[in-house]
Amino acid sequence: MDAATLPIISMAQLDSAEGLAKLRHAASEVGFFYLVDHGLGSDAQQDYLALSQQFFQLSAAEKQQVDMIHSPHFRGYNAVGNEMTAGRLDAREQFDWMNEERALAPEQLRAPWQKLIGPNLWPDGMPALKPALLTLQSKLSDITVNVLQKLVESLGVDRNALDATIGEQPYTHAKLIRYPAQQSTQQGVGAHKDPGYLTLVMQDSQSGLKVERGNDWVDVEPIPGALVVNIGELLELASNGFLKATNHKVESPTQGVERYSIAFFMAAQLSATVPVLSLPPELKARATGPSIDPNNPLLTDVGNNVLKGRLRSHMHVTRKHYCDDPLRDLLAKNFAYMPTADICDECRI
Ligand SMILES: NC(=[NH2+])NCCC[C@H](N)C(=O)O
Ligand SMILES: O=C(O)CCC(=O)C(=O)O
Ligand SMILES: [Fe+2]
Repeated sequence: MDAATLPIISMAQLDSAEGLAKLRHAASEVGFFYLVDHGLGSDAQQDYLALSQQFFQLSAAEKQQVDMIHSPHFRGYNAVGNEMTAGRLDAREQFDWMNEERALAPEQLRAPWQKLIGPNLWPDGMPALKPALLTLQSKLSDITVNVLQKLVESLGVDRNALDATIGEQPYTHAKLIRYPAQQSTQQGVGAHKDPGYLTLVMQDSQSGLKVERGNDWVDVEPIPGALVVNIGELLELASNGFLKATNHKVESPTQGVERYSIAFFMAAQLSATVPVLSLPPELKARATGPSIDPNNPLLTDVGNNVLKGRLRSHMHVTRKHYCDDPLRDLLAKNFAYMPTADICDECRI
């Protein structure tokens, strides 16, 4: 399948019934589409990708200063070898940032997911990074909230039906990502679903992103200026399975080529519980429930669904900052599928 066969949705056409029908089709049949006319121009995207390249060119010491191991909030830099997906190591380095917040004091913590709240780490060696990325985060957040509302409207539901779960500020998480060239095809990032409501991906000109359709993996070829949008687990839950969070993965580039992308994940507030939308009867009949995967339970409590992804991805951070009784209880209750014996040798979590 080539690029033209993944749907292309124009933000400018979402005021019409045809536009909304096209959006609903893309989101329910494919779960992945290109978004154009979204307001973040190609030049601006090139500038952000260039900034990302500049970050990855910092010295190892400058990147270590913001290494994620220092952050109980899963923010900062991970060198290649510090992320797992589907139980295997990914070949990518990345810089993660989320909402800029203050951490709760230890005595205020009521649940392990509250440790996700906290400040980002910013590199001293590149002062321009923080303001640029916080601006990008706010622009992408506006685009994503807009798409979410249009998507909800396209399901025949009040477009504001999920607004209360988002609150003043949605929970947002973003990554600068670099996939270095490998000798042969490797797992850049393994097959997975994204835990939030919606994801936007900005890609450079290298292919590598693939989406599962039936028994095939379809290439999400870069289209200049287009953002890739995909459905996350919280929308699968909210639509009772009418929308599917589609599995996707990235294959590493080979032969001296590298690939850069920026991924932006938007979820509801971590304290929210995702409701099931009241779909009109014709859609309700096609909503046969969210997928059931014992290796990846979908949780309506947003904090735990987001935390699930973080704990399994960056086990060195989990071991250092989460190895305690509250986590042990949570693992036993919700995350029984995790390879828990691997997390901590000392306390046998
Ligand atoms: N925040 C993300 N969406 N990360 C996607 C990568 C997959 C991640 N390593 C996982 O196991 O879930
Ligand atoms: O790098 C990409 O194109 C996609 C990355 C991705 O799927 C993720 O980080 O969740
Ligand atoms: Fe993803």
